[in-house]
Amino acid sequence: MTGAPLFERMALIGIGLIGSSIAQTARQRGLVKEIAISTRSPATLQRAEELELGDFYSVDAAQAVDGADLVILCVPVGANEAVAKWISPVLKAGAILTDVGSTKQSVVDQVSPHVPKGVHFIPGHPIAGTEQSGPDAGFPTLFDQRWCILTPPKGTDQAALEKLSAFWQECGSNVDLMDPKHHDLVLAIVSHLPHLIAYNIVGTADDLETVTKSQVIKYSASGFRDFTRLAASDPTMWRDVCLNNKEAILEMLSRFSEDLSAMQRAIRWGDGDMLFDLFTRTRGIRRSIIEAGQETDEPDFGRHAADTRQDD
Ligand SMILES: NC(=O)C1=CN([C@@H]2O[C@H](COP(=O)(O)OP(=O)(O)OC[C@H]3O[C@@H](n4cnc5c(N)ncnc54)[C@H](O)[C@@H]3O)[C@@H](O)[C@H]2O)C=CC1
Ligand SMILES: O=C(O)C(=O)Cc1ccc(O)cc1
Repeated sequence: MTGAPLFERMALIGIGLIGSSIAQTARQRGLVKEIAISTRSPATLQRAEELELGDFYSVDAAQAVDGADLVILCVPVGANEAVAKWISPVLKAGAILTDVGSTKQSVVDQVSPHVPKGVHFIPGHPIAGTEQSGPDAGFPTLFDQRWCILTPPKGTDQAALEKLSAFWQECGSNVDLMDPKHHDLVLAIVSHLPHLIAYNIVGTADDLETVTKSQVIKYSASGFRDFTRLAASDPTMWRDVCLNNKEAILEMLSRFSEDLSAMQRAIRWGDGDMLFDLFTRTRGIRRSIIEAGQETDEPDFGRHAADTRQDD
């Protein structure tokens, strides 16, 4: 970005993979003048300071938010309501309040009641991430050529929406607007269900009595390895996603179970045509994703291999 910064003071509440990536991107591209960081755990805050992610650090979210014209909640979705309550008294009139949570209707329900008049609340979700967590996991190109979905409530101030969209575009993302419920349905199938399937298949492999753990590790083919990457994702974050997108996830899980039963029946009765037709149809989806430029056909052998997980 060559012009003036879009915001004077950006406050990031939560400084894990996403908060850290936003801080690094905004700093490198000159999107904000000052970055204030708050997170619950003093050890994580100290690490953020060591990494020089911001200009101001506090475990008190209200102190970080004071005077900010852009506030981004980067905490697990189950923590949004408590944080919103905490910062509500110091949110400045005219400020933009947004989030990055993987679920959206729950954020609307839990945060909106605490947003003071004159503050522009526009929920958001960058569709970009990895299985890593903590401030060390962040990197400044995470949002390049990705989508960021914003779910502006009815009557959202157009100038605020344009400013937040410009911020995400400068972070490298394409911005789409969506209704929060629809967002939750779409993400349930393209993101939440794949993670649950991964947690389940890796759990099943771990529970087997006749195949040892060392055999699972030794002979894991790349398909199983891909599942282990997803199943290594942050437990707090994914617990919160499950609890906060319950309806859509249960709907997708029940459709998934029905389809799995049909596949089970086809295998039992030797219905090769059914299996062949299904596998042909699904191969087409992969081709469409590659044609849309969202994926390469190259195998991804652990692009983010270093485990930088950080507990707090
Ligand atoms: N990990 C991913 O790939 C993606 C995650 N998201 C969403 O972004 C949000 C953050 O995820 P990550 O950065 O991956 O998580 P993370 O686990 O790396 O970081 C979470 C941060 O929130 C802080 N935190 C937790 N509870 C808090 C509380 N009550 N008050 C203040 N700080 C608190 C933690 O100390 C940590 O700094 C989540 O809502 C997640 O759904 C969105 C897109 C991708
Ligand atoms: O690591 C992966 O493959 C992901 O799918 C990352 C991810 C996780 C959660 C989101 O809400 C968005 C992206």
